[in-house]
Amino acid sequence: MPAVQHSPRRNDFRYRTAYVVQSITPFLPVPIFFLIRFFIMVAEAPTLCALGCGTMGIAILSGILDSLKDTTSADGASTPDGHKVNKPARFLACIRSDKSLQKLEDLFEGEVACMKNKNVEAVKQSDIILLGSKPQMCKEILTASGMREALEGKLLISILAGTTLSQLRSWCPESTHVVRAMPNTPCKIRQGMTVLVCEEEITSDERSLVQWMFSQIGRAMFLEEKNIDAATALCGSGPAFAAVFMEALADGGVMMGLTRAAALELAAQTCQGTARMILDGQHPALIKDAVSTPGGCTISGLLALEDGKIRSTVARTIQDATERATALGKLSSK
Ligand SMILES: NC(=O)C1=CN([C@@H]2O[C@H](COP(=O)(O)OP(=O)(O)OC[C@H]3O[C@@H](n4cnc5c(N)ncnc54)[C@H](OP(=O)(O)O)[C@@H]3O)[C@@H](O)[C@H]2O)C=CC1
Ligand SMILES: O=C(O)[C@@H]1CCC=N1
Repeated sequence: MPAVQHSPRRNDFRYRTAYVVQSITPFLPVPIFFLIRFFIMVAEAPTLCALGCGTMGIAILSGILDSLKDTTSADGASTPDGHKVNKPARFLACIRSDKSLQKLEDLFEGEVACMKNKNVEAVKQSDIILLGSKPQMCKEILTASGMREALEGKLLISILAGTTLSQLRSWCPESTHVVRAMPNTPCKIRQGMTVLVCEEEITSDERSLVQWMFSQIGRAMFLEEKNIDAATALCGSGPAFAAVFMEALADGGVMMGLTRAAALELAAQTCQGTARMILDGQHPALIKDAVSTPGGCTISGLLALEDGKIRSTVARTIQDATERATALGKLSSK
């Protein structure tokens, strides 16, 4: 069955043909039976459209395409808790400039159909819409002529900072189901972190599908909408904050005579290793204590960090970015 089970696209030619063929397959020779099963699988697989495909659209599509080619993953068609999903098999990307069109065509080499200024046409052809424009553009995109009809019965996944479910709902027909996702750029290398917020109307198939999509390209966590601006600051913006920290570590190494390349590798791998220990369940304070030999160099360095108010600076960074994420939602209604 298609992932978006209530989709009116089930009345499309593709679906009607698949239904007729499915009815006659039990009476056919075995090889033809399997050929037809394959045809049905392809016909029923949903189409995913990145409506606004810049930095994040590219990161998500690249990660998903890589995951579909990954033969090492245990079961590529299930969520981590074992729900089967109907994986997308066709991909579209919408942009509005020639420069971006050229960039996407060079990058995806035919794996994604790239469409310039054809948003309505692309949405009509799709089942899952990944909205990836700037928040300020989304009202214009969703309320464009013909878009309401094109969105009927589709699943809309918005990655926009600040733009709320109720704003998105007000620009979509009732039959469109809406999810907010807050991913980050490491999705491109399948090491992302995505927070998901679903409308109450979401079906369990749709929930499984979004969980599958973002689990293919990193970790996915469901939260309530009241938490998404903080998640935007922490995981959406987080790669920028982490990169600045690692760059500063490397600057220190360079100051003390390391080459830039060596210093950056030491900084990044040290942060990656520490992050993995924390994800494995170790408390950061215990990791810090274990490294700090009494009278040693670590505690000496830690005191210098505390002199620079590292903790309140970092925590206030998240507070500041969260407040800005909330403000971005107000811009999207203008
Ligand atoms: N960057 C990040 O790390 C993260 C960003 N986000 C959110 O993701 C969204 C996108 O961010 P990001 O990828 O950085 O932004 P980009 O500017 O890189 O991408 C936006 C894309 O939208 C396209 N676009 C703009 N207007 C239209 C239109 N009318 N029709 C079709 N396409 C259009 C642009 O096309 P063109 O280039 O042709 O103008 C561009 O490809 C934002 O809402 C942001 O809040 C969320 C998490 C992380
Ligand atoms: O800076 C921004 O607004 C977007 C949202 C999270 C990351 N980038």
